[in-house]
Amino acid sequence: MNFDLIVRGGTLVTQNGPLKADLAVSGGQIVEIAEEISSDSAQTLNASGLHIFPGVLDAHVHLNEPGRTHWEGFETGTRALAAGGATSFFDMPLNSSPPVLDKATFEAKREHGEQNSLIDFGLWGGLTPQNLDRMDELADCGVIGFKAFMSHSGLDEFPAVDDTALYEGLKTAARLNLVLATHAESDNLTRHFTEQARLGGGHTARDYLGTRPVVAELEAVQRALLYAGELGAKLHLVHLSSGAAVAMAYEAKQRGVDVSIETCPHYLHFTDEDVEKMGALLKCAPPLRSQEVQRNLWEELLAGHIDIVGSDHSPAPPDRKTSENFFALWGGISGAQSTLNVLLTGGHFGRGLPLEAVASLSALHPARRFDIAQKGALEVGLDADFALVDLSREFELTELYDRWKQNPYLGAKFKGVVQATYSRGRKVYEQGQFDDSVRGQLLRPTPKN
Ligand SMILES: NC(=O)N[C@H]1NC(=O)NC1=O
Ligand SMILES: [Zn+2]
Repeated sequence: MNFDLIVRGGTLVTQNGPLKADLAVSGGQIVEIAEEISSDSAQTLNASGLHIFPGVLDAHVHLNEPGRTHWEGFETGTRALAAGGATSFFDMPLNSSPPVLDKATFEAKREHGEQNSLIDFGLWGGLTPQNLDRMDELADCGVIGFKAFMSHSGLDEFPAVDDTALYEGLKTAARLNLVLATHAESDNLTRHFTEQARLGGGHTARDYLGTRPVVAELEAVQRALLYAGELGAKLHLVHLSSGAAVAMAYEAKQRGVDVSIETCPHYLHFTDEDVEKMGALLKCAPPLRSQEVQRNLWEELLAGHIDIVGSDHSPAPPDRKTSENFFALWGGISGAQSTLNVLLTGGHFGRGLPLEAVASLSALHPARRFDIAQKGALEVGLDADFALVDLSREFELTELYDRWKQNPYLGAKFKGVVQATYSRGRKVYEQGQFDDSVRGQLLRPTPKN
């Protein structure tokens, strides 16, 4: 048989564990996996000593193009993703301007993605109290699902859903057989604590952390689970920051609620003490937590109760990250490049997380939850999306490819170097170099029912 490429002598990270095998690519797909594949004609890639991971599918990225490309756009954002081993991602409906709330704004962003994205991408549609009647239209466009905020989003043009909009949105999402993702923090509680802090002259990082306690997350998670259970809707809880919230959602899942659970690398890697030391770089919502809460979060992850780790990459220009008043800073962390690093270093090497779990959290689970049938694993018939990783090497992260230099992972020490990334059989990244002639394509969910 004629192949385009044979990856020879590496260790594949499969769902059944590491497998020493060759992998053959033809027409952008994986066409054979076997102990030894021979062909005189194919280009071969010597992967001996390397692990081959399924390309990361980052389900939670804010690239902000069009309209706020100077915050972060497809070109720079997808370079960072590819350098971190990602071969596809889902872009959030904000912080582009305008946000993706109907067909016209979906098509505008899709055009930008097709022109500027190095890797394949899906687009989330936004849900606010004002566009409930656009959900059918967005579903026809091919959105990955809908994203709603239960508390202030940071941008006035993307208002939070109240109880009725959340309920109606979940009802419509269920009819459309699409997932509704929620940023779950109580608007009432976070507003109340923020107002109290303001009246008391609060302006420090510690003051900010106090306005978004774990109970605000728990209250919103509980409400979203209740509605989703009642309506038989598919709920996706993005960026859960506490072990307690994960435990609450996992318990509901055991009872039959159709819920998927995401956390982010920053909740696993940094704590509230780091926020006090590093400041603006680590402002996010929900905020970073205490060591104890983080320990619980890792326990939930190691127990298999978390489905997905997504970066929630959400950068802003330096002027939005500079202020004496911590409350005035943009909330969002630059992490597109570091998901696999955190899972490998903190998870695999630090806590014994099996490599196949790393692959599930970063690739398989997002692909299956959002019905991207051609992605997520190293299997014959799927897209040839993979990252070559040297697990024996430790390094200090100094080269970052996202839009701005303000990145909390700068200088972090990790184990496991992403050497190269292949998207549909094409090399998009290798050791600091990108192939800018490659462009990604739009991914749409293809439900099986
Ligand atoms: N709008 C936006 O990017 N929000 C994200 N940033 C953050 O810290 N939490 C979010 O939900
Ligand atoms: Zn959020």
